[in-house]
This record gives sequence, structure tokens and C-alpha cells, in this order.
Amino acid sequence: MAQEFKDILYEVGENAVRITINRPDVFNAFRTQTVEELIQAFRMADEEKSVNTVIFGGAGDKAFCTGGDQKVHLSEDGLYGPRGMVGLPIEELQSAIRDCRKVVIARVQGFAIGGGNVFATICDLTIASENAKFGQVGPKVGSVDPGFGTAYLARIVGEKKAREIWFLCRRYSAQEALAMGLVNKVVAHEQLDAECEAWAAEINALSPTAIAIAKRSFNADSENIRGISFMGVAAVKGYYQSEESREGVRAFNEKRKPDFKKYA
Ligand SMILES: CC(C)(COP(=O)(O)OP(=O)(O)OC[C@H]1O[C@@H](n2cnc3c(N)ncnc32)[C@H](O)[C@@H]1OP(=O)(O)O)[C@@H](O)C(=O)NCCC(=O)NCCSC(=O)c1cc(O)c2ccccc2c1O
Repeated sequence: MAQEFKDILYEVGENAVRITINRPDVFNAFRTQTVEELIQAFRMADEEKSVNTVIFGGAGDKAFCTGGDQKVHLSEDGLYGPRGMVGLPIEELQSAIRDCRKVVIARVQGFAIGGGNVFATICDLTIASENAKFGQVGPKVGSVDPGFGTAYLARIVGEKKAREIWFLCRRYSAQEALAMGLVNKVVAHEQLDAECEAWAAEINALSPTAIAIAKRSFNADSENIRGISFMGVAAVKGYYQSEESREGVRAFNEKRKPDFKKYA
């Protein structure tokens, strides 16, 4: 029986499994259900025998993903929902992407912001449209990724650049992301799907077992970050329940600048 999803699309194509966040109205921000479905989808993709690649994207042309859904985050308890430490099991999803034996390609158009930027960071490869914009917003909106989004980002772009990304919350163009090693290739927007398919076809011709062993081997070196992430999310839970974090969430939703001055 075909799996029914509400927040995502799951398709098995000739060269790749395509997993797509399908919430374009909120720039493909994720809520608890989205994260649960993505975990299930990556586990299904892991078992898919016909291809070596997953193409992970977002629906519409505005965004790949802009992280946690800040409208849902306006909850009474400061959490996103009922599941896991902070209401959505984001650290389990990051693990599912890393544990998936396929090569996961992030297909990035528009914004890859917050938790969406973390997805692009942890995917094995990233192919971006020339209109893509990357960046972090955590310290602006009362959040932080305490694992792969910080420590692993530093391994990709270097410590100085990773700290700049988190401490200044700027946006970076696709070309700037390419220059810092966050992206493998930038293409014209109309070429994005064709380029992702071409990379998947090339990978599909290779040995699945060698690919899976290589991926595990690459992951082994940064595996300690998984433990840091699981512990860090417990700290983020406490932060989300604080007035300081809630000010960030409220300010985003009220379309104003946050006032964090009294928390320094
Ligand atoms: C993405 C933007 C930079 C776009 O800015 P722009 O000025 O072009 O447009 P708007 O700001 O007006 O947005 C247009 C429209 O989209 C809605 N929207 C965009 N992003 C979200 C979102 N994440 N949630 C909900 N809605 C969103 C926006 O409200 C507008 O709709 P209207 O109906 O009001 O017109 C900019 O939008 C932006 O910066 N977005 C915020 C991104 C954000 O705050 N993301 C969450 C970061 S925190 C996170 O992702 C995260 C959560 C966790 O729980 C974690 C847990 C553990 C570890 C890590 C975690 C983590 O990283």
C-alpha cells in the first residue's frame, strides 16, 4: 500500500527517491507532523533498492526550507508540539538523514534558513539555484541548533565563517555559499532539476555498497556531534521556555525587531 503523507511528498523516480517538504505557504517551515513524516520518509528511502540517491527539496519557488514553523512556536509552553525535547524530534530527523545509506542531495531554491540551512549543511551534497539564499536566524528569533547546525557547519565552512554565520545572522547568496564550501554546484534556476537528476544518474551507476560504506566512513569522523546534539537540545528546551526566547518568536510573528537588551 502506498504511504500517505500530509506535509511532504515521497516519490521513487528512475534515478532517485524524491523527498519534498510540501508547505510552500509557510516557506516550507516544519512542524511536528512534517518532522515525523520526514523521519519515516528517510527510513523508507534507506530501504529502497532501486536507487543510490535521495533528492531532498522544498515545494514552490520561494524556499527550500526556513526551519521551525514560527506560527506553531507561539504556543503556551514555548515548544513546537507534543514530541521529543522541543516538541518536534529535529535531532532524530538529522540522524535519519545521516543514517540513510543513500547519497542525500539537497536541492536548494530560494531560502535555506534556520533549520533549513542545517538540512542543507548535513545533506551529503548540495546543488543550488542561483536564486538560493542561505543563512542562520537562531539568535534573531530565540533559537539555536546545538549540534550539527553549529559544530558540523564549522567542519564544512571553517570555524571563523561558521561563527560569523551564527553571530551575525546574515544572508548569503548561492555564489557566496559555493565559495565557502556549503554548496557543490550553482546552476540557473531552470536547470536545477536537470542538474540534480544528472548527479543522481551518475551516482546510480556506482556500487551501492561502496557508496553506503563511504558515507558511514565520512560520518564516523563527526559522529560525536550526534551526542552533543541530543544533550544540547535539552538545553534548548529550557531556552524555549524562557521569556528571552519567547520574545524572539513573538517579534518574528509580530514583524518587529526583538528586544533582547535586558537579557545580556
Ligand atoms: C525566510 C525569511 C528570511 C524571508 O524573509 P522575507 O522578508 O523575504 O519574507 P517574510 O519574513 O515576510 O516571510 C514571508 C512569509 O513566510 C512566512 N514564514 C517564513 N518563514 C517562516 C517560518 N519559519 N515559520 C512560519 N512562517 C514563516 C512569514 O511569516 C511570511 O508569512 P506572512 O503570512 O506573515 O506574510 C524570513 O521569513 C525568516 O527569517 N523566517 C524565519 C525563519 C525562522 O525563524 N526559522 C526558525 C529558526 S529555528 C529552527 O529552525 C529550529 C527549530 C528547532 O526547534 C530546533 C531544535 C533543535 C535544534 C535546532 C532547531 C532549529 O534550528
